[in-house]
Amino acid sequence: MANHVVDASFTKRLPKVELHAHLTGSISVLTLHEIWKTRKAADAAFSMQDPLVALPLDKVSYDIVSFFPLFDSYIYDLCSSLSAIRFATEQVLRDFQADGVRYLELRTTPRENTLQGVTKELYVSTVLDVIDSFSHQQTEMSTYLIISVDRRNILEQAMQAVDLAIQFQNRGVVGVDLCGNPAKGDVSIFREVFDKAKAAGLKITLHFAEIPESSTREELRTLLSYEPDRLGHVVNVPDDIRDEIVSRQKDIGLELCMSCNVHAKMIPGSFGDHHFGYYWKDTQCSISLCTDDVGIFQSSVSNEYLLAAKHFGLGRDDLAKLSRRAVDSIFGGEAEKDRMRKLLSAFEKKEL
Ligand SMILES: CNc1ncnc2c1ncn2[C@@H]1O[C@H](COP(=O)(O)O)[C@@H](O)[C@H]1O
Repeated sequence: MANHVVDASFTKRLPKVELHAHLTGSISVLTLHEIWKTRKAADAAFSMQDPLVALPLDKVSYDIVSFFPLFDSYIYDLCSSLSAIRFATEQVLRDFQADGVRYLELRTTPRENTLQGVTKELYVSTVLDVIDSFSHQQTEMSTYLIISVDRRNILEQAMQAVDLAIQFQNRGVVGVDLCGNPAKGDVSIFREVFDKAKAAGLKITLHFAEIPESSTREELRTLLSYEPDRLGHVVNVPDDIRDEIVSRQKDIGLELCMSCNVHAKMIPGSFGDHHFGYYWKDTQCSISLCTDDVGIFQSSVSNEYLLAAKHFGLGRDDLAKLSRRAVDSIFGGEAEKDRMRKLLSAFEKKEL
């Protein structure tokens, strides 16, 4: 059976982990449209563009310049109320579960909206309430939260994000991320922020070498000195730094986002040129295939596995191995690793 063809149904059934999913970027256009309809029905003067027009379903090619403003100038405004945040989070969880994700680490940047009475603390606790309630409704998928620091943050804002992560650690926050527009900010100001997170027992994941401007040796060495547990994207990595990451493969997992990197033209060429091929074939690094922003790039986790099969020749047994390799670097602890490995063993017994 090992040579059976890989199709979308197989990659959907495969139990998978998703470790790099930005909450707001994971909201589907249809969910955004529902939020827009509710607001429109409540207020005739509501003038925001319909998401079906602003984010056409057949458009996935946002370059790195047009991508970040989608959040600041549109999606955040649309999803500003607590009810919209609740609804969107629940739909995102449902979408991942329906795609066969059995362990999810969602990440989000604490944000506030004075007009709506939403503080950063209330935002995070609301997202955690939804995760909690979803975990009580079903047992298939476990979900944890990572709190994102935005590269544009000043030290005080970044520290506030980490303090929130620590405050909510007992409610399922497992780590801290550094994300945001890679053309902005100075990452060297965040040392004490990540030191504090580490000292509190939180794991660290960093967006790494997304664009040439954020891939100077100085920046990459600074980021590695924060002792990250995982790195996201790892696109423009010079050979010596790549070798260093590979030599630390027991300690550093890689979150690879193929569709995002191809559609946003972060790599030259297309899927077959993606560095996934190198890390899969030539290293033993823990690799997870991730969606980054499935709402924008419209490629689910199961589709990322399908793309790996199509462009790198992975068979059914390889895809199960790949899913196992991702489990090694989850932040949720040994019991969750055991649970995922058991799910994969049962799946392999039945399907391979
Ligand atoms: C190319 N990929 C990426 N690189 C860097 N940061 C990204 C990203 N995709 C998303 N974000 C970050 O996540 C926020 C949206 O989700 P949350 O409001 O936090 O849930 C964006 O504003 C951006 O800061």
